[in-house]
Amino acid sequence: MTILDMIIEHKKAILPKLKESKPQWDIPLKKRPSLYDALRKSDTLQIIAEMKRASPSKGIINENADPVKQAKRYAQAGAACISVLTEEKFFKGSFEDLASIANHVDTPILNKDFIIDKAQIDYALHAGASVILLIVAALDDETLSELYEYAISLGLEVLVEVHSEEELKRALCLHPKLIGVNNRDLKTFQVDLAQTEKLSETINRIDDIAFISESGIFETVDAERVAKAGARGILVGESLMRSGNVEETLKSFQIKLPPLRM
Ligand SMILES: O=C(O)c1ccccc1NCC(=O)[C@H](O)[C@H](O)COP(=O)(O)O
Repeated sequence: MTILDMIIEHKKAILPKLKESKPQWDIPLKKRPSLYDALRKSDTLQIIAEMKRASPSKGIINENADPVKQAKRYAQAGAACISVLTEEKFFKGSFEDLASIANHVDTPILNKDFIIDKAQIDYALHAGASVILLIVAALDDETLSELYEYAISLGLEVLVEVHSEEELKRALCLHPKLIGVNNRDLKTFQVDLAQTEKLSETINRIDDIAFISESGIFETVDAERVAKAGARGILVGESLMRSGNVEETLKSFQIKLPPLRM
């Protein structure tokens, strides 16, 4: 059983309780800037900066970080989007983190979670997210398409995450605007930026996609490498959560990009 299987099993187990309890926040879907537009229009690599207390691969990263202070630091340093992990058991995140960040920051907000049901999308929306994540490896084609269409119908943007050519092929059937290549192998936890390079060959052939490289970005050379492969944005958690100088770390990833064909 992979860690993804374990997380999904847990999600299925807690889903009935989630459906019963209904979201306790009602943060209206603010007219936040579009993540897609930021990625397509900017001439620098865009940073999706993540609020990440812990992870299955690294254990505790920064358990006591104040989510609002962290998100404000990210936004002030020029992050294009704040990613908030809301998974509780393995990542020590929460919808409270998401809602409090949404109340204090005006950037696009990505709800990073393991979504398998529409009820979780309702929670994301009520807690203030403007972007949700759908992980192709966690969903069959029918559910993937259903959840994608549901989120779009609510006015949310959707980041579709892939780990392999086969998943990319399935993702492209949705005609998504945002594709994320996750560099982390979910079985071994190894991160390999070659994953971004490999899948970029297919992604770069599609004109109107915005492509994000996710996980394992620690140094300027990492950002340069994925930018060279065509990524317009990077999703960064651990290195920012451990940084003693968030502004400096974030700025070290802001690589100049070639303009896109529009
Ligand atoms: O981070 C993990 O250990 C992990 C394990 C299993 C599934 C997902 C996992 N992480 C979620 C993410 O995608 C990352 O939080 C995100 O890309 C940032 O990665 P990093 O910069 O390496 O913290």
